[in-house]
Amino acid sequence: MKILTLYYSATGNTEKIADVITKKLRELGADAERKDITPYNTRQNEIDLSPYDAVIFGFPVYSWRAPREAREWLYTLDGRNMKCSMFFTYGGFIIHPAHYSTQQILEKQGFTVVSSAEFLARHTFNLGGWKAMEDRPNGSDCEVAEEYAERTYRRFTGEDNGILQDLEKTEYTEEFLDEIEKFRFKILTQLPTREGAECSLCGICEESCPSGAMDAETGEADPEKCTACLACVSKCPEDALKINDMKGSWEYKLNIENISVDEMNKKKSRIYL
Ligand SMILES: Cc1cc2nc3c(=O)[nH]c(=O)nc-3n(C[C@H](O)[C@H](O)[C@H](O)COP(=O)(O)O)c2cc1C
Repeated sequence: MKILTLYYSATGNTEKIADVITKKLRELGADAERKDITPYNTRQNEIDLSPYDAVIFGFPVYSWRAPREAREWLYTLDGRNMKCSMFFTYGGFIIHPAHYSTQQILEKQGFTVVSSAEFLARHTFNLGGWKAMEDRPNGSDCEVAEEYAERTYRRFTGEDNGILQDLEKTEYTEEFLDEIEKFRFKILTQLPTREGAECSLCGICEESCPSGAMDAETGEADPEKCTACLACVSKCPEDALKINDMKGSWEYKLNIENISVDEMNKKKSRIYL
């Protein structure tokens, strides 16, 4: 059975889980491949899914959903009744709308979604001073990823005939979630900057930018396109790009999400079948 894992990962967490899943699928006897669809250019040409029997999609959660560019790209795919699964990495806050909203898109595109999973992972904004899920994904998260790969594989092969059922339906509309996305960007993050830093103009920031926002020459991101995924900040080999200091918004974020650090740390990665 040929399985393709397509993943989007600006700072490496989702990629780490995609690696564990791919390795496990191969151990189970699948012909498993993975493809990184994070850089802007990888999503400009249509991806031919016809050689594959099933697909797994892996995304980080951005403002309660899959990243905007990833959602837009999903709408370009033709599912042809193919079986698929999805998984998410997230920094410990609200997650359930991500599963629900992505399932809706995948079904609309003609996929049959057989399972889903969520994995705790270091929050991207720790790069700006937050303290969410610093050491995740850890060994137990990776064990859940292996179990997810195994159970999903059984659904792909038909040994288990089930499809995804135990998802919580979100009460949030897509319009409301669009507002959350804009709100987050206005209050928490500014644009990455390399002001005052040495830079050899290697171009990695521009190549790795998922939204085509970054200009390596000027070191500036287009405010209309930048989603503050921080791929440029985390991939810069010279540590020349920085995000604004976000330490001040950490307590504020815990307050608006009505959660304590202890409660966050107790969360576990989980599988939905
Ligand atoms: C713009 C943005 C928005 C985010 N929104 C959320 C969120 O709503 N809830 C959450 O728990 N984590 C959120 N995160 C954290 C990421 O989901 C988490 O760090 C993820 O593992 C990053 O994956 P990656 O390393 O593969 O890019 C957000 C990160 C970014 C950059």
